Formats: sequence, structure tokens, C-alpha cells
Amino acid sequence: MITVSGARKSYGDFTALDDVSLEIPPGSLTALLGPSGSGKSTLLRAIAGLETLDSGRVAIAGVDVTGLPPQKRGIGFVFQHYAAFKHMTVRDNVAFGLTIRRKPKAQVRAKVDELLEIVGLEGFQHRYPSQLSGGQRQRMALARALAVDPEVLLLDEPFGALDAKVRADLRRWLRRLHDEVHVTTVLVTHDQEEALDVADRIAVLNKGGIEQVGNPVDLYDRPANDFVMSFLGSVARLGGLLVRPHDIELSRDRAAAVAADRSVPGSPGVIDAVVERVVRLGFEVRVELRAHTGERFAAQLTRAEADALALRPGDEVHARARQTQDVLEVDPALAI
Ligand SMILES: Nc1ncnc2c1ncn2[C@@H]1O[C@H](COP(=O)(O)OP(=O)(O)OP(=O)(O)O)[C@@H](O)[C@H]1O
Repeated sequence: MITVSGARKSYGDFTALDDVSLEIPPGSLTALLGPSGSGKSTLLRAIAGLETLDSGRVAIAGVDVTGLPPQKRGIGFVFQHYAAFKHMTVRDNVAFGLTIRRKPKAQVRAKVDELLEIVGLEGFQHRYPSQLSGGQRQRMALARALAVDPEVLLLDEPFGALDAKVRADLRRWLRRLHDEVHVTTVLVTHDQEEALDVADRIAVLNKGGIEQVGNPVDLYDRPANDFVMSFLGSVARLGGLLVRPHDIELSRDRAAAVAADRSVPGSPGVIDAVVERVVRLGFEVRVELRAHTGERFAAQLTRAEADALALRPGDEVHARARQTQDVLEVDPALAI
């Protein structure tokens, strides 16, 4: 368990963390998710001991570590740009933390072999970091962070510098790694897809505070407010309410749409609109619409639904929300 209580941190008159309290359960993979500047890295660095809090406390596994330096906190840390020892092989880089702790050679060898296998770098142990791809280098960094059996693993946008495909592969790999080693892991990311894909818990940060903490399904389906809703996925405005694009149903028959809408409590009603564009995205189809009031919004349909409607630009349709438990009042102060 990592417990952060009442954490405050300011840089000059800028408040980076504003009374943040958070509990991270043991063995979980928790993502700190939020826009740039929301305080994610500051919070992670405070847990690591790389940043001193103005006030508040950090405890790791029941021990108050607030006054302890990073090397005494039982943490492993991986940054976006990993600073490897360039003159050392992969094997020596991974062994580094154990070697400086003067562990017996046989023990170091066995541990490094195990880690290289876990991160899939067995065949690369004699290479130098410059001879690895970006993704391999980050896997080496993870092996190195895990070598000293940390209580917690702290990852600050570890795949941020890699291209989208490698990023997606590595986060799936991280999920499998976590299922194998179960070390309490905190991952900083600004990418909601990454957080939803890899984490079992997500803390959403905004302006130095925590908006909501929960599992990915809860946050996506039951966002606490419109910031969380819009940050965790695309949203459309329908009659002044926020709706997920895949929760919008389109119909060519207005009377049928109105009849169906009666069974949806709290519905924004049926919105008459004109199709502007139909975009095929793999198995889904995005229909871009303009309401008669002038508001633009998009509905996400399955291919079968879209084919049944055979929509073309200029067609008149009637939109309604399929369900409204996810629909929240629009906060006019929030620019989406
Ligand atoms: N050493 C510093 N001196 C002054 N301001 C800082 C310092 N470190 C961070 N900040 C400011 O604190 C705020 C929070 O920074 P932080 O790095 O925690 O955000 P973040 O959510 O991780 O954002 P990003 O995704 O862009 O890294 C930012 O506005 C940043 O400019």
C-alpha cells in the first residue's frame, strides 16, 4: 500500500499539488492520468522522494518515508528517457543495483538471468544500450528497476517517447509482466487509452487535485463529473447534455425515435439533425451531424447499424440518447 496524505507542493505561486490524498492498494497497477501540467509527475516524484513536499506525508508498506531519500524507500523508477550506462552491457546495466549492494556473484547472475527472461531480452545481454531499439531499452530499464526487488515500481510515461505501435505492444507486455510479478506499480500517463488498457485503477488528476479514483469501467461508465467524462473518452453534446458518441442512436423515422425516447428517463429528447459526413473506422462508423440548432456532434454506430440506415451527407436524421445514466449536465465553464 502507498498512502499519500494531504500532499501540497508549490513552485513559487503556482500550486502543483493541492492537498492530494490517495491510497494505492498493494499489488495494483494504478495509473495517474491527467492533462499536461495536472501534477502527475510531481505526485509520482513525491512518492519516489525525488521531490520534497511543502506539507503532507507519504507512506510505503506502512512505513512513513516522508523524510527518507529515494534510495531508502524501496522503489524502482523508470523515466520516459532512460539514462542507461552507455559503456555497460545490458547484463551489467540490469545487474547494477545488485552489484553496488555487493550481492554474491552467483546470486546476481541468477537474478539477472531471471529478469532478462521476464523482459524478453535473453539474447541481448551482451549488447550495449546503443544497440537496442527504444522499446528494448525501456524493457531493460524495467528489468533494472525490478532487480533490487522494490516494494513499488514507479513509471513516469515510460513509453512516451516510442511510436504508437511499440507503445501499444509494450503496455500489453507491462500488463502481463505485472500479472507475473505483482509489484505495486504506479504509472504516469496523459494517454487515456493507455490508462484504460493497462491499469486496474485510475486516479484522474486535474489542476493539482484528484477528480476521481476507481477502476477503468467505473470511471468510463460512471464519471464523477464532466471533466472525467470528457477526459476518458470522446463526448458529444446532445440537447445541452454530454453523451458518449456510441450512446447515440439515429433514426430516419422521427415518430419512432420519439416513441423509443419515452422509455429513457432524463433524456435530452430527440434532436433533428443533418448528416455532414460518414467516416468508416474499421468495424465502426462515425456519423458527423449538425443539429438544426447549429450544434455539431458525432454519433458512433456499428457497421451493421450504419448499413441499415444507408446514410449520406445531406440526409435528415433524428438522434436520441440510448441511455442516460452516463449523461451529465454540461458545465458551461468547461471548454470541451
Ligand atoms: N521544478 C519546477 N519549477 C517550477 N514549476 C514546476 C517545476 N516542476 C513542475 N512544475 C510545474 O508544476 C506543474 C505540474 O507539473 P507536473 O510535471 O507534475 O505535471 P504533469 O501532470 O506530470 O504534466 P506533464 O504530463 O506535462 O509532464 C506544471 O505546470 C509545471 O510547469
